[in-house]
Amino acid sequence: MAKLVLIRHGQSEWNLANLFTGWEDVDLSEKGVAQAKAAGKAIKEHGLEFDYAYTSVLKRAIKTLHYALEESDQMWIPEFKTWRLNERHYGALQGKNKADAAEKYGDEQVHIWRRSYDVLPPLLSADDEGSAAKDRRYANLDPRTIPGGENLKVTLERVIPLWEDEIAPKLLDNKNVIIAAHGNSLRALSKYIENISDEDIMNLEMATGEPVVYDFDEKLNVLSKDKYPVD
Ligand SMILES: O=C(O)[C@@H](CO)OP(=O)(O)O
Repeated sequence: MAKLVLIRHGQSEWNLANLFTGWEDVDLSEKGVAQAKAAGKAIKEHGLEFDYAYTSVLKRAIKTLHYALEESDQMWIPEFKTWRLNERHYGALQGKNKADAAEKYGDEQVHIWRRSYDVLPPLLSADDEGSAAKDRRYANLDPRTIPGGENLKVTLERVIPLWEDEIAPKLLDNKNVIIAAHGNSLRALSKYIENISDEDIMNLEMATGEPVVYDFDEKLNVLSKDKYPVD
C-alpha cells in the first residue's frame, strides 16, 4: 500500500543558536542544507517516488522539501503549503534562549514547556510584537484561529483536519505522500498515526533532516516504520 515520508526540516539557524523558534520564520543553517540534500539522496537511493508533497508556510520546511525533491529528481510533483503543518507556536518564549530560560525558570519547567502534552507556554496576545496576527501570510485565517502559543495537544488538533481531509484520502487512494515540517507538528502527527499515548509522546524525538518512512495497510494501520539517518 501507500507510503508516507515525514521529514523534520534540516538544522535551522535558531536550532544552532538554541533559541525557541515556533512560528518564527528562520532559515536553514549550512548543516541544515546539507541534511536536507542528504535526505533527498537517501530518498533516491531507496527508490521512493511521491505523488504529492505537503509543507508548512515556514521557509526551513519549504526549503528542506525543495532540496529533498531536487536531489531525488521529483521537483515537479504537486506541492501544498499550509499553516496547519507549522511548528507548534511557542508563545512568548519565541526568540528566547533555551539555556537562559532553564536558568531562569528551572530545567523542569522548561522541560514541561518543551515536551508535556497539554501544558501551554506563556502566551503572546494579538497586539504583542511578533504576534502572527500581524503577519500577512495568516491574513486569510479567522483571527480566533491564530494562536498566541500552543502545546502539543492544540498542535495535534490543527494538524488532524489536514490529515483527514487531504492526506489520509490520498494514502487510501494508494498515492505516496511526503511531508516536510517541524519537530512538534510531526510529533503530533506521529502520535495520531501510531496511536502513541499522552505520556509516551514526551519521549518521541524527531531528528533534523531524517526521513521517517511509514508503510500502511489498506485501513491505514502502520505495517512498518523506517528511518534514514542523514548525519
Ligand atoms: O524551538 C522550537 O520551535 C522547537 C523545535 O526546534 O524546539 P523544541 O525542541 O523545544 O521542541
